[in-house]
Amino acid sequence: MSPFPLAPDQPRAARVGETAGKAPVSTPTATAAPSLPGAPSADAPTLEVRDLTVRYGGTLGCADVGFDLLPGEVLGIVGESGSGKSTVLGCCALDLSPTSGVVRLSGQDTAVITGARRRRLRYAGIGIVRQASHEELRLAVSAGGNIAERLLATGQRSFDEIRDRVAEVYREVELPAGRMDAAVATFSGGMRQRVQIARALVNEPAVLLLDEPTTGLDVSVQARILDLIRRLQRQTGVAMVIVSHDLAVIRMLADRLLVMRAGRVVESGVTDRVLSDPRHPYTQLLVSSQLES
Ligand SMILES: Nc1ncnc2c1ncn2[C@@H]1O[C@H](COP(=O)(O)OP(=O)(O)OP(=O)(O)O)[C@@H](O)[C@H]1O
Repeated sequence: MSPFPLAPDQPRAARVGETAGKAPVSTPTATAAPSLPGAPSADAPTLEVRDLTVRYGGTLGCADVGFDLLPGEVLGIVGESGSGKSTVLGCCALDLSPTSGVVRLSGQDTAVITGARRRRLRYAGIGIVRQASHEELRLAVSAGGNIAERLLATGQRSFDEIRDRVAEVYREVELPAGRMDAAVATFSGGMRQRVQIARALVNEPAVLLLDEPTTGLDVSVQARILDLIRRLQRQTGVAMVIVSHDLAVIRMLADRLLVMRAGRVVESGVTDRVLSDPRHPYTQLLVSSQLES
């Protein structure tokens, strides 16, 4: 029995974007030996993306995207609307299957993992925070229930352990203690993002994917959520990919950066370098337009 009221349908699937890390500009190791599931070596990439191409019928989603995300790194992905950020994140989240290319999570080629193992990998290995909280949370279900759902999805059954773990992450995201059993529908936008963050981290995933996590929030709420994400990332050491159109968000969180345009990566590198000395004309335009606004 669940310690929280859960709706009868299955846990929601997630959608995400792409990565950037703090290491030097990516030096992919396409032949890196795969790690054992759940036991990657300390310096093996948490996430490896190689030659990723997605076509939606005749429309190109992304083309030839590649990067490594090392343990503890934070990769940012920026680009105009339609540049392919969400498509890349969707492949990392196992929501989308690439037309060609490879996505490896903790050394495992995600294309060959199917059925129950794939669902388990998605819930145990990947945490997701989306801009639209209703895409990840069930609003009629309590905050605690939404968080507990991911523990149940990975086979945890002990009422006491689930309750304790949910209470722990709930505290970590600084939500009011008395609201854990309240429906998420009664929560503000900022509180819903905190529930999403708690839900995403409850299984201690290898990678946290964030798709515009603060877009649409008030500036002060946005700042507090970004502080929380930064603190939790440092505290847990989770590798992270964040998609944002806001270069200030990327500058604050990302060690490395990919700049995408029309489905392709046009520039990548350490965030400070890319933003202070952009080399591609499109990056220069992006940086100068945000400086002016
Ligand atoms: N389900 C789909 N069916 C057809 N085309 C799609 C689909 N999803 C995305 N596309 C197309 O793929 C390209 C990349 O879209 P994507 O959503 O990945 O870009 P994005 O950079 O995330 O944009 P945004 O910032 O607006 O979310 C666009 O041309 C888009 O129209």
